Amino acid sequence: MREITSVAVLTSGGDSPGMNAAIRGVVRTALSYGITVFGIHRGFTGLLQNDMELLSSASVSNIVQRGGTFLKSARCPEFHDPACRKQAAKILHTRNIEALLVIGGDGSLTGAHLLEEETGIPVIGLPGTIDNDIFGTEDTIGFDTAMNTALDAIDRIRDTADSHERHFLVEVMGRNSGFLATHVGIAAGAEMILVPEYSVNIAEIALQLATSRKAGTGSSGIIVVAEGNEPDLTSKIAHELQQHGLAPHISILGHIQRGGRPSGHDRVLASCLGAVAIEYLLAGYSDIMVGVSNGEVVDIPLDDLIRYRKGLDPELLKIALQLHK
Ligand SMILES: Nc1ncnc2c1ncn2[C@@H]1O[C@H](COP(=O)(O)OP(=O)(O)OP(=O)(O)O)[C@@H](O)[C@H]1O
Ligand SMILES: O=P(O)(O)OC[C@H]1O[C@](O)(CO)[C@@H](O)[C@@H]1O
Ligand SMILES: [Mg+2]
Repeated sequence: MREITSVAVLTSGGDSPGMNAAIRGVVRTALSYGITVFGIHRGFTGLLQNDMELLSSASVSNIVQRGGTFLKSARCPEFHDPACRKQAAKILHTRNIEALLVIGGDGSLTGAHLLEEETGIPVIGLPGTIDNDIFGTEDTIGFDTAMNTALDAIDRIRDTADSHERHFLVEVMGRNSGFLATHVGIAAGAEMILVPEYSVNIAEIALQLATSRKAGTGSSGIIVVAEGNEPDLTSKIAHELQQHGLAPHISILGHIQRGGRPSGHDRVLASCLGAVAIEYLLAGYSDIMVGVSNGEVVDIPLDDLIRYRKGLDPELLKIALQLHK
């Protein structure tokens, strides 16, 4: 068993529901082994500013049910610079912090890996993102909640779309990945799902929608669109559909998908991964992420996570499109 007396934890990248439960899992497990825990504010930004607090068991009371992250989160462009990562390691050494736990998305875990690789500070990652786009884990903290938040909104949109016989383009989050859009689309019974991983022919989509409208089988419909990387993508799609005689309304769900009380699923996932992260650290592991594969907790080398991209299952999209017919 590895001897560790002091660790730090931070949340980074976009916040996700369940991050608080993960911090709680880390803190309470570490304290049970007599390990001191520092909570770093605002992700890598706070680390570079030496901005942290000592956490007690009481510090994480009454947070398991809260969305967001009480440690705050940030995107920190400076952390791309190796000199800044060296500075971060110096700050951790000065405080006698022997390991760092990073809760965040693929970007945050890339930063964590580079920190260990370049400075030798042991790091353990926890997958915290609503995007569910991290290689090696089938689930991420916050994905389930975000999916259900989006679904709640789409079910409401469906009622009014149906009453007024309208088509709606509903934009969900996912700049580079369509996991959220695909799952939300299936669960909402969407007529179409558009994701960044696959390009589509808008003329074909318009024809399909117009044909089913004429046939009396689709006077209204929901098209789920992942936001993608292109500015105003959904407006552009709406404009193209207009050229083909449709008049879709747009609803952009935006940041409501990132907030709110974590679902029971996300609370359990986050609590378990928080606890397991400390267990793995004490067992001598580092430069890994704790994740889930086939329903079991697994460790994934951070190197693999950076090297490989998690692919969207084309079968899932196929099923989605078959089911709405
Ligand atoms: N290649 C990298 N090298 C060093 N640090 C990185 C790298 N990529 C990301 N980071 C650090 O992680 C932070 C968060 O990354 P990013 O904005 O990609 O979000 P994320 O962790 O993937 O979460 P999400 O996608 O859910 O918002 C960045 O602002 C930066 O500080
Ligand atoms: O709130 P920000 O920084 O604009 O980030 C938005 C991005 O973050 C995510 O919500 C993931 O955290 C993506 O789905 C989205 O593209
Ligand atoms: Mg990311």
